Amino acid sequence: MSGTDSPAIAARALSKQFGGVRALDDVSFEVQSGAILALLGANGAGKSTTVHLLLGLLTPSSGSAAIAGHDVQIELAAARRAAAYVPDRLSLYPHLTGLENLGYFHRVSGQGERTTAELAAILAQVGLGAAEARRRTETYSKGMCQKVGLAIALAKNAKALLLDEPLSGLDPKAANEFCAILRELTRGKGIAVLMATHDLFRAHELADDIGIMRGGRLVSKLRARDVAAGRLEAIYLEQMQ
Ligand SMILES: Nc1ncnc2c1ncn2[C@@H]1O[C@H](COP(=O)(O)OP(=O)(O)OP(=O)(O)O)[C@@H](O)[C@H]1O
Repeated sequence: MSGTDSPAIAARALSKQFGGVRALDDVSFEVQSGAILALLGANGAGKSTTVHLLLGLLTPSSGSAAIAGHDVQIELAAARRAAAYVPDRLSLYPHLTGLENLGYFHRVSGQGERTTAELAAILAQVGLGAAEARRRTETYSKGMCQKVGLAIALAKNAKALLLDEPLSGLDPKAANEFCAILRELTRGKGIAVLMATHDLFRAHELADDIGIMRGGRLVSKLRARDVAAGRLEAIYLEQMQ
């Protein structure tokens, strides 16, 4: 199934068993185009497993995952074309420039040709100007590498962006800048975002919806705007009891 009314990201009764470990247990959610869902939870709660199932890197034990209406098990290539992934630490080629890395990753994504000028314009959109784009990425900060990850998503016209701890290790200014770009990608370009994070403050500030996971289950779903500033931590800690 695919269609314009399908959610950009969907998990339906998704479960994953690793031997005796129930890493994910009957998790369901949807993220519509232009929306951001932040997944919170302690270490081992199942956030990365959720992301990996949505990317088709793992096979569900039961349930299904879909990107832009494409079931990840049935239409893996189409689902992957519509998705982009920014992990905690993006592996770029250190001896290549930001522009060359973007060119390389765009080519291997198989999503059509882009001129150097187009790629440079995409890097500028994520805050990497002409001089930075022409520097080798071995000289980049972590925040700059993460921006290249967003540029890769933009270049391929991703419908869904999956991020696993993208803010870890970023200083507050870099995290703030990264979140501002993410907001622009969602509101301005209609990309749906699923972000696994431990950063409650940014989750509340950035996301439309917040999911709290514990022991592989999605134990709470909240509308960020319904949660008063400063209350999220208390709600989170209650769920961890
Ligand atoms: N490949 C695997 N083999 C066996 N167990 C796994 C595997 N991957 C994850 N697990 C287990 O599944 C559970 C969920 O792990 P997951 O990495 O999804 O949690 P997480 O919420 O992303 O944690 P963190 O915040 O530390 O990244 C944990 O108990 C973990 O040990």
